[in-house]
Amino acid sequence: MLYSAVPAQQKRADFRAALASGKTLQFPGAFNGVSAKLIQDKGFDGVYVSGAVTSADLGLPDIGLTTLSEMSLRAKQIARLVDVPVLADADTGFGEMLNLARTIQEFEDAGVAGIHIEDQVNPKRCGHLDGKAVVDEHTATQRIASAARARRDSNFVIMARTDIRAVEGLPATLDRIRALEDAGADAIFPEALMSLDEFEAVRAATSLPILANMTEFGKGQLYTKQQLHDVGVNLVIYPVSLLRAAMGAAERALDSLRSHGTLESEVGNMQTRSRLYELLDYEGYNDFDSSIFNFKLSPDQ
Ligand SMILES: C[C@](O)(C(=O)O)[C@H](CC(=O)O)C(=O)O
Ligand SMILES: [Mg+2]
Repeated sequence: MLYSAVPAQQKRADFRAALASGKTLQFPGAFNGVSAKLIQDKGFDGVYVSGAVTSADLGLPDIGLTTLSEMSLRAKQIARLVDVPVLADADTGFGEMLNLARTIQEFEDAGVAGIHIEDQVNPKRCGHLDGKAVVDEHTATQRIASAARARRDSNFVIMARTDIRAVEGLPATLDRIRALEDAGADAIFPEALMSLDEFEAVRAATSLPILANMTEFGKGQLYTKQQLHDVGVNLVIYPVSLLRAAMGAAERALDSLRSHGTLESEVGNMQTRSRLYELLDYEGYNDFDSSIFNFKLSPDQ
């Protein structure tokens, strides 16, 4: 009922252990609370909270318009619902070094297991758009060092994302990753790599866990979990996938309603009332108040 009973400290310890396990973890991106519960219900290792999705949720493009308050609130709303670890997108850290320190503590208080901070210049943009620019190595490493210094729970994972591949190429990416590791990063998110060979090169350049971003309609190809495992990837995110799937279904349903004047033909594609109630655990609330779930749903509901 209500929220997860697993303390944030435990989820962080679990996340660390999972990253060190040699497994390839899969974290789909939740686009709201109940989708986070669905991800957990389906047995995934964790949940990702995406800046792109949170921006879209507000009807905004992913170009650095969302604020620390908006992102950390969304992260908290999701982290408290699930027992599995949550990784959140902290963009460029929402300001300069002191802001970044505050960002870390806000996300710690939100109960997430870790965040990633990128080396784009402000204002950042989606990593799969053209025209990105990155900060110099000194600024990039300072961001990570400030983040590591600000955390109060040593298990809180500070992942360094670098966007340098699309700007300066692979050799610069490998240099940047080594510098980010030296600055105290716990894990590396090499954004927009162009092939599995490039993941292998990153694997050879660092001993830290690495993340692969399997975002659709991006710069790179979509690889399977096994392919990514074989090149040494530790964690895969599918950041916007569920939002895209849900919005695709929503478009089809709206088109159908426009042409037929009813949603009758779409009902078979919809999540049922009983499945929604199951995910929201209506029944569990009866322990508190037995009048809440005192109705019966028929099998087709
Ligand atoms: C991972 C990402 O930072 C996000 O906000 O989800 C985006 C995803 C996307 O726009 O597809 C990114 O910059 O890759
Ligand atoms: Mg993002």
